[in-house]
Amino acid sequence: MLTTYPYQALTASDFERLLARNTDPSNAIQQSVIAIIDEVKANGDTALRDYTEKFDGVRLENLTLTADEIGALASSIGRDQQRALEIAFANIHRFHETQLRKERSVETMPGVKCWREPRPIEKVGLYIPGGSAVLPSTLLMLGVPARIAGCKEIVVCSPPQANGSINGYVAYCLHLLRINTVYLVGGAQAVAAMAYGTASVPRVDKIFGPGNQYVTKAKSLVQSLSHVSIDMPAGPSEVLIIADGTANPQYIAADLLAQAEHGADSQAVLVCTDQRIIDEVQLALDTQITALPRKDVAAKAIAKSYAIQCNTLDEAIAFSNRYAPEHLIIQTDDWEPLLRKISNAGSVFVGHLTPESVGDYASGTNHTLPTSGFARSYSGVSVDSFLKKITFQHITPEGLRNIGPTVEILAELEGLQAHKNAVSVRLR
Ligand SMILES: NC(=O)c1ccc[n+]([C@@H]2O[C@H](COP(=O)([O-])OP(=O)(O)OC[C@H]3O[C@@H](n4cnc5c(N)ncnc54)[C@H](O)[C@@H]3O)[C@@H](O)[C@H]2O)c1
Ligand SMILES: N[C@H](CO)Cc1c[nH]c[nH+]1
Ligand SMILES: [Zn+2]
Repeated sequence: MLTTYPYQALTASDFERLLARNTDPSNAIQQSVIAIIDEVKANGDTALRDYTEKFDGVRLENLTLTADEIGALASSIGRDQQRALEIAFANIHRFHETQLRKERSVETMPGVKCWREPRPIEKVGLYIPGGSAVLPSTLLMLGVPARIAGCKEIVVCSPPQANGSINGYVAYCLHLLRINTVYLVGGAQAVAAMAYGTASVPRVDKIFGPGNQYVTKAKSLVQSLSHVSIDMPAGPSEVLIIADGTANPQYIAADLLAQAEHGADSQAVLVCTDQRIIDEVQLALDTQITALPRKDVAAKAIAKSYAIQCNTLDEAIAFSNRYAPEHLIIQTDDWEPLLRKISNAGSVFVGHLTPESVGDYASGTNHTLPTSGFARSYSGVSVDSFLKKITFQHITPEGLRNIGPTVEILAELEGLQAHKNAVSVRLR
């Protein structure tokens, strides 16, 4: 059951409470993640084996799978599943390859030429969640743009299943991506291993991928403690649905539950201008949830979720922009005029026939997206996430005559004589 709040009656403290998610107020998650990072730094593979036994319930001697083992697992899956993964791979590839655009060089003054060239990040680490559900789709979402960018070394970490291996679907995605090793490590320990390196797991330059609160906290900590960078905070899934009287309550309930089933810490928010629709969504949720294998998880997430009743769609957009959802779904007949008003969202799904699950798997857009309000400042994963853009410049004699005197004055006003001299010696 979603608690309903009238938008007009929301106070500043209501906003603060409703906009917050996964805050770790007692710092319990941070404390345990710091301990895990320290342990992995100190004891490497031994710590990885111990944590894998503790959290994933399996004692591993070898933390990797060989190319032959991956190949055997990949060929064990059904043809329909292979084809579905191939279609997802192709669509993600098609959408992402358009992001590799060459920029033009600019002559900012005659003889002063500037340009930018992309270079792949050499060593990247991809975290593929596998705690409550194994997500082969995430491997495609990270591996495809990494391949398009041209990253030389792609390290994949994912928690092992109870049998000490990965599932065949993840193996098939590794095969599609031409990646022939996987490290059987999950959680904060996997993030620490990729940040610092162990005997088995190579250290990388940038860590990508979603995960639970432990994984997300570990990513932000290693970013500040080591030389590794991260894609973004991509934590527990969330969705915000904007709807009016034209929406179908069954579709709304299905979309709310699709994100709720990810985990008890997911959030699913409905912002609607029509109280009748909210009431019908509540009934649809009650019916649909009973048929879900993961109904217990979904029920916990729904219990922490809510509905906002607005008078206008402008109010709904205003709330959504403050919430900055990972996923925004707009279920209204007349959605087009609303698009330009959206300022904060990870990925947007418009119209009645656009479930968020299409973006999770196969439409082509990336499903690794900022959560917990970070859509205010971060974009989802793209080919750009795997590239650095290096700037270049070249000055001709004419260019030096044009720009030199300006630089001399600016260097002088900052009191940096050597900067000025570097120009002056060339102008003499
Ligand atoms: N934002 C996005 O783009 C996006 C995309 C896909 C999935 N997700 C989210 O990713 C998350 C996946 O979570 P998950 O748990 O299923 O898998 P996960 O792989 O992120 O986490 C599993 C690991 O968590 C660690 N762990 C579990 N309990 C722990 C504890 N008490 N202390 C320390 N470590 C512990 C274990 O090492 C375990 O291997 C979900 O919340 C899902 O919503 C987000
Ligand atoms: N909804 C998740 C992103 O928050 C992505 C995902 C993977 N599989 C299913 N869904
Ligand atoms: Zn999902």
